[in-house]
Amino acid sequence: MKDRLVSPQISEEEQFIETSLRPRHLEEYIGQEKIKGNLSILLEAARRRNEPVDHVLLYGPPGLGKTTLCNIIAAEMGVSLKTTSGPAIEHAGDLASILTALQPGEVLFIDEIHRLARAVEERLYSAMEDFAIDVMIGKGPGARSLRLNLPPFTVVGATTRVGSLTAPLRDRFGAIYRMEYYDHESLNKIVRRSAAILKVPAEEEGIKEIGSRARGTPRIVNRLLKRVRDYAQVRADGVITMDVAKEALDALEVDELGLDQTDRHMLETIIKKFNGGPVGLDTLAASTSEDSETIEDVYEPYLLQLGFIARTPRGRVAMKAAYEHLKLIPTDGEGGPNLWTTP
Ligand SMILES: Nc1ncnc2c1ncn2[C@@H]1O[C@H](COP(=O)(O)OP(=O)(O)OP(=O)(O)O)[C@@H](O)[C@H]1O
Repeated sequence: MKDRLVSPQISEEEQFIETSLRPRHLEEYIGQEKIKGNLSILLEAARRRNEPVDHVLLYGPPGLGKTTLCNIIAAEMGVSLKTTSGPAIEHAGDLASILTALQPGEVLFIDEIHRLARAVEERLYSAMEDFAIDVMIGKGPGARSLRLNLPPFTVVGATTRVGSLTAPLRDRFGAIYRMEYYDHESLNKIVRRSAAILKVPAEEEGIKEIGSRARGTPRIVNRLLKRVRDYAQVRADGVITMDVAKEALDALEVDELGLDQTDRHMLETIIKKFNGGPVGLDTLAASTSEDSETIEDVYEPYLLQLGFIARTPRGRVAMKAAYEHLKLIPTDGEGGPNLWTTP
């Protein structure tokens, strides 16, 4: 999983590169036009009232730019940013120390906010709503609760699973934005921008080839660019042309829709082992040796978006488009084990 192009995990080296490629201001942020439009109004209104921005929840698959957008919110408001994540705040006391250390107007970014412990989440409600937190002083029968006022601040929450958020937590966010996969035009712009920053010579056709195989995801587009750059330097004269990009991406087994071996394996498993489905998530996970959470959060959203699979109450089903892409022909057999043939 770690080496996969879709992997949400990033190495230290990659983190360094990601930081250098990260847009700093809203106008540099490519795509997500609807969110940008709404967000710029939210920011402008807060600036005019001289108040912190309302709490913002960003949701969508990994690598679409949630962290980047959060950094931009802080930068546009001219305030600093503190970053944490749901699983990192283990106890209510941890939350209290984070919140009481916040400066007025500061942005607190909580990644994976759906993984907050229940007790922590409940404390967060009053902090977000009333800018106050109750802390327990002492232990045992003498323990008492003390209400601490907090300076106004902004929580930006990010999640891949908005459905796992409790309603009270969701309701505390004034703005909820759903991140969309990027279209080819936006991805091409990101490749062009990243190639310029990394000083990689790239021809327009080569840029488009990379953009079209990045499964709508900026993090993946940047990863592909780096891999193609290596290939161009070792196997060609360093320039990313269409041929170089094609050869490099073929060598990585990333197909023209951006699917890699694991995606294809998953689709083939549904089709060949389970007659096209429905197959339950856990069974699919066991049959492909993948983790079910990873399938659900990382691989599946793109396959759903392509219309390659569908979720039904009884499990995942492969759709006609998937058969066509894999060059398998669904047959209307008599319910036998092979409901597919190769042309
Ligand atoms: N709109 C954009 N324009 C240009 N580059 C972008 C954009 N969005 C993201 N990127 C690039 O993609 C990389 C990944 O983005 P980011 O870390 O913000 O994703 P994320 O959604 O927070 O991912 P995760 O949920 O896995 O933390 C960043 O380094 C940044 O360079």
